[in-house]
Amino acid sequence: MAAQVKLYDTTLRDGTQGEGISLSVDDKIKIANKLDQMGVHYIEGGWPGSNPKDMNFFERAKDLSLDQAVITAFGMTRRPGLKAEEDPNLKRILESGVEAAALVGKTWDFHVTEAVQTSLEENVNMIYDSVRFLKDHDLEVIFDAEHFFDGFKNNKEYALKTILAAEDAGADCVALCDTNGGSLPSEIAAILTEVQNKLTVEIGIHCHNDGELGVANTLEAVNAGASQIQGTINGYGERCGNANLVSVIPNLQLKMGIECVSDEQLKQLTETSKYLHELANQTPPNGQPFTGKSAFAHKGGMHVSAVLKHPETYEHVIPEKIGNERRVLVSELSGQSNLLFKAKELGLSLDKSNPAVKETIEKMKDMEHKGYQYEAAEASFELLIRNGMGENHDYFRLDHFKIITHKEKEGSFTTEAVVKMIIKDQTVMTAAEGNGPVNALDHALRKAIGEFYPLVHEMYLSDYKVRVLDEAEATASTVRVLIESSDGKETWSTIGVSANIIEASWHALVDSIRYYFMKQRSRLEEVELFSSMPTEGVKNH
Ligand SMILES: CC(=O)SCCNC(=O)CCNC(=O)[C@H](O)C(C)(C)COP(=O)(O)OP(=O)(O)OC[C@H]1O[C@@H](n2cnc3c(N)ncnc32)[C@H](O)[C@@H]1OP(=O)(O)O
Ligand SMILES: CC(=O)C(=O)O
Repeated sequence: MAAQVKLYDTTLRDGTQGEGISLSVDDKIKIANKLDQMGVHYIEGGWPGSNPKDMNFFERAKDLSLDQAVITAFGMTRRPGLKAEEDPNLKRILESGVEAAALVGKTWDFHVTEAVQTSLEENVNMIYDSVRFLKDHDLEVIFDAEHFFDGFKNNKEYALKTILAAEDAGADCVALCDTNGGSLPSEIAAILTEVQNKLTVEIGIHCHNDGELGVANTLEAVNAGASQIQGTINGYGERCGNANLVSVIPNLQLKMGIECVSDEQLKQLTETSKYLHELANQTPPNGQPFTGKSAFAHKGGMHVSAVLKHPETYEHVIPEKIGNERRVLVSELSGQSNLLFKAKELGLSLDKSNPAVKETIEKMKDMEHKGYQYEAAEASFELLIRNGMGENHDYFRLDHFKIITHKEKEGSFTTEAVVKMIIKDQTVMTAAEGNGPVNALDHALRKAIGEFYPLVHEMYLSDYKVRVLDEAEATASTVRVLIESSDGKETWSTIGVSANIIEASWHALVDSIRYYFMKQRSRLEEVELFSSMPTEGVKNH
């Protein structure tokens, strides 16, 4: 097993070969800085011979002041029949001003004759000449042995000849690539072990993820002696992506005892992963190992009960070590432990002996049976616990509402809502128009409440989602409405369920306002002391 490894990140090159991933030069510069802070040793910035954007990146990268990372340019061996010094791709690498370059070359005889359509001998010369050319210009050279594992399986003698040519030409590292990502860990280990006996230079590994084995194959290669680890953040890359460094790094460090970044840098892993998802405009998968939102989210009651006693009962590593956090979800699969954890998180003093615990769990399970999903609506759940504990957050009550939608022939829709509420023992009636029934209802409700509690105007709806729960019922089906609200500083989620989409929305809206008022209750109390009460009777607006 390699005692020490170097991390070689190719997010900015192979990562951008992933479908849907495109990074601006500004993004690439930001990411390079982030990778350096994370402790990556090499940052492959792109392919200077490919496009002006990558060339521009290398121009701007000259002004980066990185702690340790070496900016590396990518390219391929010279074209058949050309001299290395005449090859435009190789010339671009020199022009990029980098100190290190990765050169990809063919090692699978099938690719030489069928893809590049040249002779086996010329390909070996292409490798030798290209590596030599860059070495003569004092660059550190990594030879990316493309399709090495497939080549080795097809024609071992030839595959070895190609990497020996790279070594003879002075390559500093030969990175064996599982380009098609189809190898098994056992094959990687066996082939790498054999290659180790033939090469004296450093061996690297570059695995793709087509068999979902990118990470496993990389770790197996390290076990067999590879010390330069190529991969990408979040596993972005061609087809199914590359070995995900976000998983490789903690596995190396926390499981295999190979320190590749400092403990402090390891703690930046979750943030780095999210940062990359953000810049690459990707939705972070909740289930992403190590750094995903759900990586340490416990749902089953049995799990939560044990985790509260000893987290390692259901956690393979300590989440804080990689900057992630433990979460407990509440759902119909919860036991009392989930509720107690949540209560503690919310600063509520509740223990198992309190009958509210059992009652709230039963109520919650009953509601989930009706279609509620509290793990996605933590604000509604907090109100449920607090109500269970006897707190009263009924700042307002509904008497009734009416909604009228009007459409004339080809004209546009208009919608009006009328709401009658009881607030502080007063009856108030308001009407409002809106862009659809839920919007009109929201406006009318706020108008009524705002008269008594102006702070309702500080909050707004930031997201609204509807999910049909029983599609078979078609238009009569039950729907679940999830609302996200915000006051510009915090966001919170609430839920409503009904066969009527307006009623479901109403419940979610009301919970959202109640939750905000509950959070702002000290301010509400202050206002109550100093404000004059509205007059008796029904107020119309
Ligand atoms: C395994 C990997 O991921 S390697 C990285 C792959 N990444 C990319 O391809 C992204 C960047 N690529 C590009 O911008 C372009 O493909 C370029 C600029 C490199 C080449 O563009 P073009 O000259 O138009 O060629 P095109 O892309 O159509 O085909 C690739 C050519 O490179 C040749 N080639 C492929 N590998 C090698 C190699 N290792 N050494 C020399 N030539 C090679 C092919 O035979 C083909 O030549 P041909 O046109 O004579 O058949
Ligand atoms: C070099 C490279 O990206 C590969 O062989 O997959």
